[in-house]
Amino acid sequence: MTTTDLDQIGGLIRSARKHRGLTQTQLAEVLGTSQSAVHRIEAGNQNLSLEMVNRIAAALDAPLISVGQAAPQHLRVQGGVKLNGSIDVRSSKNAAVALLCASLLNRGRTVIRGIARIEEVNRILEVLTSIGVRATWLNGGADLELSRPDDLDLDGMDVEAARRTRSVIMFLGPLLHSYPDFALPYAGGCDLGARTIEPHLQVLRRFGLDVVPTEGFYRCSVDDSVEPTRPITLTERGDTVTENALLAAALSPGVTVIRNASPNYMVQDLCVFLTRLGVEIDGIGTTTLQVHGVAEIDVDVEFAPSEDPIEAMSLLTAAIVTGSELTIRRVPIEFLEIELAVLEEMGLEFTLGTEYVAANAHTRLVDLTVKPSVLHAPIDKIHPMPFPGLNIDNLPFFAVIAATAEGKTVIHDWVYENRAIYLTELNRLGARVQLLDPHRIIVEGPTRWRGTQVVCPPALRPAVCILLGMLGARGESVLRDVYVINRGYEDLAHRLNMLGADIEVFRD
Ligand SMILES: CC(=O)N[C@H]1[C@@H](OP(=O)(O)OP(=O)(O)OC[C@H]2O[C@@H](n3ccc(=O)[nH]c3=O)[C@H](O)[C@@H]2O)O[C@H](CO)[C@@H](O)[C@@H]1O
Ligand SMILES: C=C(OP(=O)(O)O)C(=O)O
Repeated sequence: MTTTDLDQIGGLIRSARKHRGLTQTQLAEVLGTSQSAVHRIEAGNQNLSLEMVNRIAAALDAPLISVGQAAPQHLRVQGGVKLNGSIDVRSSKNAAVALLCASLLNRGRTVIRGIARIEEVNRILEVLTSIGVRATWLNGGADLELSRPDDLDLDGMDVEAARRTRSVIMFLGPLLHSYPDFALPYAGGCDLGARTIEPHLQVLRRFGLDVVPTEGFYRCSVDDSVEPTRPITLTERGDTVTENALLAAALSPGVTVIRNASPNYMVQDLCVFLTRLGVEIDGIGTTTLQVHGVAEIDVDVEFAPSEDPIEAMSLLTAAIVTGSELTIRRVPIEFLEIELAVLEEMGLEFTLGTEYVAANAHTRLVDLTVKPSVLHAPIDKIHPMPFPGLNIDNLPFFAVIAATAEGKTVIHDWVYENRAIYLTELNRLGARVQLLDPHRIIVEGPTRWRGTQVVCPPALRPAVCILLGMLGARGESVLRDVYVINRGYEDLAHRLNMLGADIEVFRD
């Protein structure tokens, strides 16, 4: 094993041990070794046999490495159990993927502190390392160091990994400054129906990028004499399209004005990161961004992306569906205000602590305590809007919440073609969700949740909603093939178990 492998495995062992709530000494006892040996293993300073890795994996009940394709992971939930205590919100998937792509702009060393350890990050990392980026886990796997070579090996790209994530389209912005011709595989990700990349191409055309879709690949060519000469107005206020525009503008000397920009959380994180790279940006958090591009970025930078509002919403829903009092710490409140206002109207009782600042020195955080409450359906339909509106990724959780509330709630997802449809799977757990059309559901509550077996739908948030329904259902449920959940949540089952849930992770 290489030093990097040892370092990575050490990091995985450390985080799995912490998630089990074990000290190094306790783990050492189970393994029949010393605390100092566990310390060396976690620091990546100890050679490990496969036999030892397997023993540690068994002791921690965590698959640490897998050879070949790992068998699908499933969850067995004993539901109807109240949760209690407090839990920290982890950093977001969506900022993580933007920052990973943004690291390509930097010739210096990029350290991303506290990056979410999720499958989506793993896929982008596989793509980055396949093209020559050096990635090293630091501090027991908590932080990630990236450094790119001068020349990327684009032909060596791990196409299979690239196709499993949509975020790879954010390579376009960084790459167009270095390569006159390149190819990128078609973007994948959750199956939420057709998701256009046309707005990305409209923006990047202004930087000289021409894209021809061919069999499975976007063939890209760049005319480097083309720079935006007037403000760029996005036709959609999308998150990743705004990020692609920022990534292209960062290395485009002069001022690029982006109008109808998304001011959403991941975009704000990316903006703050770019300013740390020396790219001045006016208007962060607004819909007009002015980017003062630079000719070259060569900075050793450290950055900690902020906490995930969607994870905060998921945990809040876990408290509601189990009727529990739960404190959710480190909630990025700017991105949950409308959700909380709607929930307050539905009768949710909660308290908010004093605000403090996230490690990115920008995002406002609070600790939120959710109290057991009797909820009723809201009078008006619930629908998402680009930020500052109710977040589209938080909308599915309202189906679970509406199912616990008295009365009928209309939920209107105008954004995605398929996502509302998957929410009808909640009916298998006893909910009454009726599909009015592909974009609208009506949910009638309250629900007597009952345990059952469900295969995860191919969409992250609906899959988590089903898991949350299972937490509320008395008896045993099984959720099969949870890759899609692991795509966006770090060790969710074990973290819920720390709050008193009873979820077993297993493979066939
Ligand atoms: C990695 C990442 O950050 N992913 C997020 C990002 O994806 P991403 O930015 O890729 O989202 P898309 O560009 O696919 O937009 C989502 C859908 O909304 C539509 N649309 C969007 C904006 C708009 O003003 N009008 C409009 O119609 C798009 O056509 C598309 O159908 O934003 C989505 C919408 O917030 C979130 O669900 C994703 O979690
Ligand atoms: C739709 C989502 O993400 P992605 O853009 O990664 O598919 C999501 O996070 O729910």
